Amino acid sequence: MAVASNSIFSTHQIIWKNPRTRFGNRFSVVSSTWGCSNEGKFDLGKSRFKFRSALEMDFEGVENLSFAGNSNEYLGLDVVFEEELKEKGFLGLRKTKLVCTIGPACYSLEELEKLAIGGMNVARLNMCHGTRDWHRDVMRNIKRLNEEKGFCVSIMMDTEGSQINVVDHGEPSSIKVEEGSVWLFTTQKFKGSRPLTVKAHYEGFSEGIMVGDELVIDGGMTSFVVVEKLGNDLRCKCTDPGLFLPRAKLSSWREGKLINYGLPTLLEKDWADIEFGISEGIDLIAVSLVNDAEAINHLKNYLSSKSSKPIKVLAKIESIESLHKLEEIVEASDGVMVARGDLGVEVPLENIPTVQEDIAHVCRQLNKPVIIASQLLESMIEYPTPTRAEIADVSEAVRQYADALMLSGESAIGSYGHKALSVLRMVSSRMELSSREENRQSLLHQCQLGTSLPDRIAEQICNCAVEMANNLGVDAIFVYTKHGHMASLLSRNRPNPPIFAFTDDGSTRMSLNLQWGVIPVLVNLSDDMEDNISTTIDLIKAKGLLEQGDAVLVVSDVAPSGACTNAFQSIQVKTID
Ligand SMILES: Nc1ncnc2c1ncn2[C@@H]1O[C@H](COP(=O)(O)OP(=O)(O)OP(=O)(O)O)[C@@H](O)[C@H]1O
Ligand SMILES: CC(=O)C(=O)O
Repeated sequence: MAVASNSIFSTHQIIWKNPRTRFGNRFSVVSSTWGCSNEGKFDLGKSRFKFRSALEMDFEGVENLSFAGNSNEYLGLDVVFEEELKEKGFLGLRKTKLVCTIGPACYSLEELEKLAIGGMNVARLNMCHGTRDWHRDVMRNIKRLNEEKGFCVSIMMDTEGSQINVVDHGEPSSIKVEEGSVWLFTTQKFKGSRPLTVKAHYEGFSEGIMVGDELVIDGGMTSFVVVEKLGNDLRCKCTDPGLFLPRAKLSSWREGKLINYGLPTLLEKDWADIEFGISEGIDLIAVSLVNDAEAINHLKNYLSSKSSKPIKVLAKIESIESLHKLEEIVEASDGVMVARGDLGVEVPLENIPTVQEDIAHVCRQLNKPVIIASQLLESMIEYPTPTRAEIADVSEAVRQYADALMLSGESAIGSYGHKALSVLRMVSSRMELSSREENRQSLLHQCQLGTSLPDRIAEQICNCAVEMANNLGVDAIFVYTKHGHMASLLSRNRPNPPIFAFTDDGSTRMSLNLQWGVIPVLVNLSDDMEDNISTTIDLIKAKGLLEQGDAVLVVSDVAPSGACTNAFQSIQVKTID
């Protein structure tokens, strides 16, 4: 038995250990790729942004790791987490999760594997693009990699929605729009492009629009005034010259107020896509153009009757209307995506940072994971290094304790998707370290969530467990969970050590992939909690991840048979011998 001492609500033999000492110079891998010395000070003499070598250095051992365990001692631990833990130690482990949009640049098995090795936790498939056959192949390839290579990459489908605001001039690149030039916005379907003509994707795009209304492209790239209505089409004059990008987003305004179309969130095509997603075993659905909680509740009810496995539903916040109903939407959903691309079409750009912070705050208060999406490293679609401003933006999202960061075009169509992922990985690690040193999580104020006594007990146990874990400097937190609730309550407190969430439910494992600082691990759990604790400690120790003298804080809410559930919620501290 690996466990020597065992104390319930005690501080028995806990010794603070510095991972930089314990793991020697391995810990410095995080900072050395950024030109930092072991002490974390900037060494300006060294070259920065060595992304390729960082990728190779960090994960060169992944190929040699194996996933299989025997039936009695099964341990479903993601090989990438395992390698990262070996390299960087418990405290050095990246806590912020990474989402990659899959597109033409990265859909092959080989490219997907590179992204998985690079730290992709969730693959996003945007149903606006590609055919179902294309998406099926990608989904199956991801599942194959998970099964055969021991990765744990969740699959998130992003619904298309009405595409009400998408317009396209048909050229492959941007077009200049001159002041005073007159353009036709049309629903006619034709191949390629016509001079001064823009195709609207949504047939009813001009409904309710009147002469004199303003059309704004991509939140201000260029603007027009409607000068004539021609059936469904609009003739418009440019009032603010600029650029027209392919697949631009349009918003319509009257006297400074946004014109709302009031369309349903999920259309026929979305329901068919969702059906397809269920049949392919997706883990998460990100719902576009959510305007109220009703759409989320409706989908969740539908999924619970149609899908044999639980699928988590995330609301994309991308309209002014969704901001007005933010709390009810967050409450109804299993998580949120701050879809800054579309949000920036309706919300003035200077407001985006505070809106993002507010959404992240509400999500943490209500204990829902939040993804920060769009344009994080936009310049890397074309260039091999990010701009300084992009690094500052990513760092700010990490400082706000976002659960996950998302790549869009950077991975889907960019030439440097893997480097972009590597940048997210390194910036996250760097900023998390600095937040820990500042002890910023002490600034997090959590509201009480539960109303029932059992819920309040679970919440209090998790709050206290994290405080203990931080004060004692334990190496890891272990939690045993069926549906992931206790793991998410622990994550909400943003503890210093990583949270190993042991579950025997495959869907819980995949959904926990989005939660900050949680390493989901699939194991066989029994009714005997002491047995679960000692078995999992032995399994983690056998992987070489725990060693003599390490301390683990154990939180459990799995009841032994016959016991009242609450009677068995506990915090224990174990030291390893
Ligand atoms: N499956 C795909 N097939 C082809 N191109 C894709 C695919 N997925 C993404 N892309 C490309 O990558 C770019 C970025 O993708 P992303 O889905 O993030 O943005 P988007 O099209 O603006 O949609 P949304 O507004 O829903 O984010 C798209 O503009 C598109 O060109
Ligand atoms: C991701 C997305 O849909 C957006 O930013 O608009």
